[in-house]
Amino acid sequence: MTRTGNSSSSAPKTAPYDRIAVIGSGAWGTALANVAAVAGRQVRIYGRNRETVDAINNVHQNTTYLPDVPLAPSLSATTQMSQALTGADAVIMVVPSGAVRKVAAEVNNFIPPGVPVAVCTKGIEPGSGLLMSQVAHEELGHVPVGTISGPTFARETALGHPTAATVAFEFSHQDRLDPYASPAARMALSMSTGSFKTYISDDLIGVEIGGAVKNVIAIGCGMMTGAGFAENTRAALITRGIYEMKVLAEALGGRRETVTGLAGAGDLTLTCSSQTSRNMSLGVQLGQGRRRADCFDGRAVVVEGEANARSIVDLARRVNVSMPICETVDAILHDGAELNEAFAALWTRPIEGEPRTLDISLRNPARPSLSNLNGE
Ligand SMILES: NC(=O)C1=CN([C@@H]2O[C@H](COP(=O)(O)OP(=O)(O)OC[C@H]3O[C@@H](n4cnc5c(N)ncnc54)[C@H](OP(=O)(O)O)[C@@H]3O)[C@@H](O)[C@H]2O)C=CC1
Ligand SMILES: O=C(CO)COP(=O)(O)O
Repeated sequence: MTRTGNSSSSAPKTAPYDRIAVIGSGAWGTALANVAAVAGRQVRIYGRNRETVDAINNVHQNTTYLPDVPLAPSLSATTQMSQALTGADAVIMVVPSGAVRKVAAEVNNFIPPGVPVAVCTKGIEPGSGLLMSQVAHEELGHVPVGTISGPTFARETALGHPTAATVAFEFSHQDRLDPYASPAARMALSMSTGSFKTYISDDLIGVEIGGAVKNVIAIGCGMMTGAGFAENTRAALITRGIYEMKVLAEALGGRRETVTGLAGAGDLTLTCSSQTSRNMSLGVQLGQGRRRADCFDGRAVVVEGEANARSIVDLARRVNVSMPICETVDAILHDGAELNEAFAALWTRPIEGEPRTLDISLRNPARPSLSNLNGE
């Protein structure tokens, strides 16, 4: 697609969605709702927490998840899902991955036919190995399901810091004939503001794999940072993490190049660079030797990469793909592997070609030990 649409009478037309329902009143749901409201949409948030909903309506703030961030006064919220969905012409769903199936089934009771749903949760369902859009699709039937994903901390987005994200939906035959009228194009236009820059993708698998895998790699980066390793190590994990995203995306029918975009390399870079990320932060705390129960001072915090380390490793095995960083993080989180030993084993894996077209594998003669790298 090279033309941008709408600038002259002969240009292709893309109509934004006017009324958007946002399901989920957490940090990211509220930030996306605010973007849509700033873009001029009528937006209603559904949240199950009365206090949060009242604060959005009465003081234009989400005091629970985004304190001190002023929200668009036009934004309204309700504790009734049916109210949020009535009359909506697009839906944005943002709940943690463990709740997507249940919430999508509830949404299915009220959603008008054919209304597109962007599921902005990052993860893979345990057991089924399904992407979040696929889980939602199973519950919602024949509505277009996609996502909005990228390097997007909720607070920065809601404050209006320049942010970019990819809107991805699979393209139907009709969408290919007229991409300007596709749900991806309409959603991208609906969410565009002077500070929120959108891109359009038809590779939903590639985009969602980027978002899910980056959380696991970020936990790994955090672990190594917390354990005292330095910048070289982090850069290596980021780069090889992108490789792991690529092979999994491709094995599932996605495209390798999608992973080098905002929702893959972009989000991975953000998440592995800052302890604003809950995934990175969990890794740092564990790397410093904190017990899991004491992390985040014992508060329940959404850390998608934690459960997803296991579901991603399971999925990778099912499609015969090797993801050594994710496997290492999973072994530390869920199998009691000792952190330094597990990373030492990762670092002394066989020597391989970096372009994978160079089909070579040499036994690494080094003994697994990272103590000299750890300044000890
Ligand atoms: N925060 C961020 O910067 C970004 C987050 N994301 C993704 O968005 C998803 C949500 O994260 P985020 O918004 O940050 O999480 P938060 O912890 O901020 O909010 C989670 C929200 O989900 C609600 N919720 C949980 N379970 C249910 C349920 N069964 N029914 C209805 N609502 C439910 C919670 O309600 P309650 O308050 O009542 O518990 C809460 O409002 C994750 O997959 C995350 O990876 C993606 C990009 C950026
Ligand atoms: O996905 C995110 C930014 O794009 C948020 O990352 P965390 O869930 O690790 O906080």
